[in-house]
Amino acid sequence: MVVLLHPSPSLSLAGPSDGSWTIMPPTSVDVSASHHFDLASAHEIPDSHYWAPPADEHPVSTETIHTLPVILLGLPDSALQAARALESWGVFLLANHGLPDAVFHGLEAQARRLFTLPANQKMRAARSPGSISGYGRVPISSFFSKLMWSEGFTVSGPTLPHALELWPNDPEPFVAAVEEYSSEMRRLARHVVGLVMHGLGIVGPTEEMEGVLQLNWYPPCPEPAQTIGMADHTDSGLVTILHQTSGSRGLQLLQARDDGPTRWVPVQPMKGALVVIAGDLLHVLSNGRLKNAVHRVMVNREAARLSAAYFCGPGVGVTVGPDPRLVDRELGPRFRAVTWAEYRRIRGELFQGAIDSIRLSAADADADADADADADGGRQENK
Ligand SMILES: C=C1C[C@]23C[C@@]1(O)CC[C@H]2[C@@]12CCC[C@@](C)(C(=O)O1)[C@H]2[C@@H]3C(=O)O
Ligand SMILES: O=C(O)CCC(=O)C(=O)O
Ligand SMILES: [Fe+2]
Repeated sequence: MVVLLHPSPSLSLAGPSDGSWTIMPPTSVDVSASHHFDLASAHEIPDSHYWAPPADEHPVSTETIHTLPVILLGLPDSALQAARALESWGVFLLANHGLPDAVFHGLEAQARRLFTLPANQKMRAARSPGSISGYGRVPISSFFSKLMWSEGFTVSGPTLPHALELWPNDPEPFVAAVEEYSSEMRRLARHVVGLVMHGLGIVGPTEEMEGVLQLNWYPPCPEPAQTIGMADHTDSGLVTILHQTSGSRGLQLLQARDDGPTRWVPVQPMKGALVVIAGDLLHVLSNGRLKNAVHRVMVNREAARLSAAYFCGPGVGVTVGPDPRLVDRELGPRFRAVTWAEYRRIRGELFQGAIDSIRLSAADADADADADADADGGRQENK
């Protein structure tokens, strides 16, 4: 049985009566639109953004030392260490990645330029319903009865059309920064997926991969304990490579432990390091061996948080299922294969329940294992 770090939230039809962290079925809430309420100038938390702590809130670890594994690219044992880190944490810090500071500074400057525009100007690039790219709330917002203390901008495909909506006379600096950053991330993400697969003793990726860039902005908040920047979730793809700008605290990882209660572990920004987060499809590919990390973002009174998340998944039309070399012959595969687009569609309906919906029952797995054994038997007879 696959152990998830976090229970899948059950969908609730109940509306928010007490401001608790209700997870709703997908609603017709238009996630493309930014709320008209201007977070940056707020003096108090409006009811729309008020999140009462859940009754079963986990404690936040107060350990100040870096508890998370740090992987240095280029060492002889980086692959093994990376796979081990994802097995136990679902996250690691990636150092020695070789990307020049200028790539990050260029993106940061343009992201700040975007998020500090007047609301009506940002709304010109609002994500339209059904599309991936554009400005607005994060897509998972539609599952919650309350709004999050953040705004985002997603880039998938060409950047120029959106840049022209934002700055009709000066789109170029934004396009250049986003495209340079995305191309570096595309290369790095492929390298990281290959490294982790190598650490698991398998080869890959052999297929095309696809990436989506998400810029996240969390304005300072007058009452940080009464709201949330981004609610607990897993990412859907293979890996997310996250850059948290310096001083941007707030990211937390849910850690289940044998020797104590489940807790939230702050992921402190480390100079020169990126955060690698294993997503649902890497959990599937590894047949449940690597953790799909549950994480969230808290906000603070003092400073805005800016982050850039590069989501990397299989290319269009490429399916991901458990790698046969990681499947126990007796137990069989734990998940059915899906494309990223199909899986995102399922998540759009079931949110965190999506992973369970592609889990194979013991009977399915038996049938699958029998089919594999037949195929294998055939191969052996041919030897
Ligand atoms: C490719 C994608 C990953 C993402 C959904 C999206 O279509 C574009 C935005 C991504 C994002 C960013 C914030 C958290 C997240 C869970 C969400 O709601 O939108 C991720 C999605 C994901 O990992 O599926
Ligand atoms: O802002 C962050 O650090 C995390 C954002 C995140 O989890 C996401 O974009 O999926
Ligand atoms: Fe995330």
